[in-house]
Amino acid sequence: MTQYKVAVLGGGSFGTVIANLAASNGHATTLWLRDPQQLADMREHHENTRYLPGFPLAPELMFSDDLQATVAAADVVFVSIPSKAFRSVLKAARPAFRPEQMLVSTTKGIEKDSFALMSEILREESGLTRIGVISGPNLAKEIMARQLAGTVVASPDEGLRTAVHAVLSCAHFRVFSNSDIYGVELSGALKNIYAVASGMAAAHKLGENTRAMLLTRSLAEMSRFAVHLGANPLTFLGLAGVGDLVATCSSPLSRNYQVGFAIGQGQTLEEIVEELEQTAEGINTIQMVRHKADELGIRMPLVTGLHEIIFNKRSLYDVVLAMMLGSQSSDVEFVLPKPGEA
Ligand SMILES: NC(=O)C1=CN([C@@H]2O[C@H](COP(=O)(O)OP(=O)(O)OC[C@H]3O[C@@H](n4cnc5c(N)ncnc54)[C@H](O)[C@@H]3O)[C@@H](O)[C@H]2O)C=CC1
Ligand SMILES: O=C(CO)COP(=O)(O)O
Repeated sequence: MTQYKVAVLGGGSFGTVIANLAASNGHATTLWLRDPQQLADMREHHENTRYLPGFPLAPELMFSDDLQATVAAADVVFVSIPSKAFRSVLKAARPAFRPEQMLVSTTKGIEKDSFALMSEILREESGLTRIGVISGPNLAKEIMARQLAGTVVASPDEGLRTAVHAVLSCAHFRVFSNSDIYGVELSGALKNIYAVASGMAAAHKLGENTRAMLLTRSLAEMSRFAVHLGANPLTFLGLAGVGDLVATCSSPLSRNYQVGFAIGQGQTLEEIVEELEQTAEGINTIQMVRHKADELGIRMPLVTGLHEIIFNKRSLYDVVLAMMLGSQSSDVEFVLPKPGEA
């Protein structure tokens, strides 16, 4: 099989997972991180003690804090930087890019203010044409523990899809292919919104009927939005759509679910963001999607409701009541258990 030189930008949970898969598969792989202390720690212990403690990394994996040298040496560059810093890292790397290189985003977010997806930023800032994304139900810790998982590589470039398959696939990680880059990328970003809602529902110990209704209405809402913007509706029935939605909305490992859970327990957003040391893209995405949906006239009751609760301090009870009844009135109340009750 072809051997590739691989660079992974971003030493958080997911960058580490991707770099470890590539190195374990025998591809010469360098993980770039900006923090010199973390770099020294990873070189010494061959482990990401900050984000993924207890998981030894492939002995062949290399680490660097030299962005341009890391990028310049690679055939395939994975970018695993949170959306808020994504563009700045690409700008800093720009002088090192070569026309034949392949760039792949792993980031499930939307740029604040511009509404740009990460593949658009890759294209704009690198000037390259071989662009792709990966997305799917890919909770970092489960992949590090070598539990079975799959992802979707999406790109119009067949050679890039083949390369990503060769770099990442192994006995516990299957790579599927899709040419709908927009749909795959958008579903990864949108499902974070509904993971926040699911975390809130879990904090209130809502039942399985409620959970099923929330998940299916989430899928309907996210696909309605994405199809309006040009995505293929079938993408939402696959691993990157409903697959990632189910995983992220069900797992306390998801940072977006954790944020929703903490909101459901009454913590303020400020407290939560201060405590959570990792990235939860969903909060920014709720703001961006609410704005875009209003602009385009797309009905998104869950996004609107979440926005009202998180940013306008409306109560969960009021928002849910309005969703259940619409303009109808009712004398019958529903039961919203207090967080923490059995
Ligand atoms: N953790 C997971 O299970 C998965 C995460 N993702 C996506 O991958 C992206 C990254 O997520 P994680 O690695 O989990 O986040 P993380 O919060 O664990 O790590 C983010 C990393 O980016 C680095 N970083 C932040 N700003 C930077 C800058 N200006 N320059 C250089 N490095 C910078 C941080 O130091 C940190 O190492 C997110 O958009 C997320 O949606 C996708 C699939 C699964
Ligand atoms: O995207 C993920 C799993 O597929 C991880 O979700 P979080 O960013 O909420 O942790």
